[in-house]
Amino acid sequence: MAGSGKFFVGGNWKCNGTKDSISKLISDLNSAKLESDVDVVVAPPFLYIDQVKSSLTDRIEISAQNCWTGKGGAFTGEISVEQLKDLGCKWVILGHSERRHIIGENDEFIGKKAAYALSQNVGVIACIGELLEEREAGKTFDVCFQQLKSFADALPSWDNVVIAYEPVWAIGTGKVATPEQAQEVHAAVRGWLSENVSAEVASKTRIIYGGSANGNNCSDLAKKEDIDGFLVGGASLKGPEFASIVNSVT
Ligand SMILES: O=C(COP(=O)(O)O)NO
Repeated sequence: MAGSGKFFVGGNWKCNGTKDSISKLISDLNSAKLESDVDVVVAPPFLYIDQVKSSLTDRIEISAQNCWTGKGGAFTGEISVEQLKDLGCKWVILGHSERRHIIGENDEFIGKKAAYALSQNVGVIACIGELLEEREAGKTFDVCFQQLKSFADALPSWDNVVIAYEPVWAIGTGKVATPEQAQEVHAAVRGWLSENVSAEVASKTRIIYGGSANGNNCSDLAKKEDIDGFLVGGASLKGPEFASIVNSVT
């Protein structure tokens, strides 16, 4: 289980890729030189996890982009944590804003998934973040703290949990948060953990940034004290750029 590195960078491929494009991406990732103190994870679409796992370097772990809330069975269309483990997944992204605001998942449903994944020793990349109108209304902390609380209420432990702060208004828009904007929320998240969970959890939990992170802006973001890595969307589909983001965090 990844979790020993001080930093964490994930590549969220979302609903992108074909067998051929993924084969090229894997080849680029396999030839990349990656800093040792960074835990690196990629999250392919479900259909390509086996292809990726069977040909990607062991230096990079595999995450799912979603999972069912419990054991498998009569749940048409769902994919269980056990099945993801069977394919070598060590992580799962949960609470992503696209599943909250497009698919309609709520805090309780996301929390159930997170609790079950952790109970099966699969790490959770727990996503939080506000909408533009929530930020403009001064509600960024309220929204993020509520999402954090719903994870905290559900989780059996904070071991193997990475928090991804992804302001929704920055995802896929090219409008990356400034380092100061991101640091402000990351510090508030760490403060919330310290006050509501424990000082130890606040200190050891990696808090990573997502939302139009790329090879040009990652270094300035990574310099901030409470930014421990990235959850990268579009730029993770380009192997060399994703590698440069990984190497920017140390
Ligand atoms: O959703 C994201 C970020 O996507 P982009 O980097 O494309 O903004 N990460 O999970």
